[in-house]
Amino acid sequence: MTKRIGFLGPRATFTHLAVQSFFGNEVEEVSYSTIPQCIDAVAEGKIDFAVVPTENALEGSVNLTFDYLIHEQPLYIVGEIVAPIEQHFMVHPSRKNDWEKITRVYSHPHAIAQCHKFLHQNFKGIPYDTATSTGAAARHVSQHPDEAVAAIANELAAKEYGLEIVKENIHDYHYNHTRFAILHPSRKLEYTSPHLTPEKEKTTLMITLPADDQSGALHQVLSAFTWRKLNLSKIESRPMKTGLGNYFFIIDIDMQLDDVLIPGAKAELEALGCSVKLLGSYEAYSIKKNIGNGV
Ligand SMILES: O=C(O)C(=O)C[C@]1(C(=O)O)C=C[C@@H](O)C=C1
Repeated sequence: MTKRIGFLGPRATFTHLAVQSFFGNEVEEVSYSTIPQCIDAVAEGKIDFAVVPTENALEGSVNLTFDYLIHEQPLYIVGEIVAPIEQHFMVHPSRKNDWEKITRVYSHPHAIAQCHKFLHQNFKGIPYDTATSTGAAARHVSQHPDEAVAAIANELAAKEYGLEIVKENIHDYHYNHTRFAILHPSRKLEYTSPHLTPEKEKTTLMITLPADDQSGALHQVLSAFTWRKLNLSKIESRPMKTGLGNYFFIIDIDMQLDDVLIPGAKAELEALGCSVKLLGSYEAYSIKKNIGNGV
């Protein structure tokens, strides 16, 4: 049966392009206008997998994704896609000759943040308005030809919504990549990408330190991984939303969940009073060519 894949839409967002690169044409694409709507849909069984952004190399984590997964809708990460990101500045075709006179810029907050230097140098003082995605920003600009507005989005969004790219590659740093998570209520991704081959294996854990704030607790957590030679590729703290100073940690380990080392580290941490939750053990894929200019 054709798989239904939900993503942060509308069409031609970077998330949509990650879906097309990973799943190809043999799936049904279902677009959602927010990350929580997309996550709810897979939790409720309306779609088979949800694909949402989790982290950008220039801007850091997409907090909404982790917060919603941790606090509202527990699901597993069953796969990861890393994609290069190129941001372009686009306007309605009727404004292509006086695009420097635009008075407002729309985009996803991450995309705006990735292009701060460009915006500061070229459009100092004008408002930057956030949209739910780069695709939504491009669609807004195409639907409001009477407004002097521009969008920051990818090349496919310019094609999809009939906009003119007037400045290419406006992201501030050359290395601009975003990580996307494939989410599902059960632990395994029963799907093989027709286009991509896995690059590495990863396990993501959520760790909460003991309530009685012991000195050196984080050091003890890290040493449970170190002496087992478990390589951590990410450690990040997020507020538990239960009080100031209460944080949990999200840790990425560079290997699949095994029978010995990761369960051993988990048992050691639990003996120290930590709580340890598996967020997923999965294969990580990487898209080599720039997405956003057709896949
Ligand atoms: O707005 C989009 O196109 C998205 O897919 C979201 C998103 C993000 O959340 O970071 C994804 C990739 C880019 O970094 C910019 C925006």
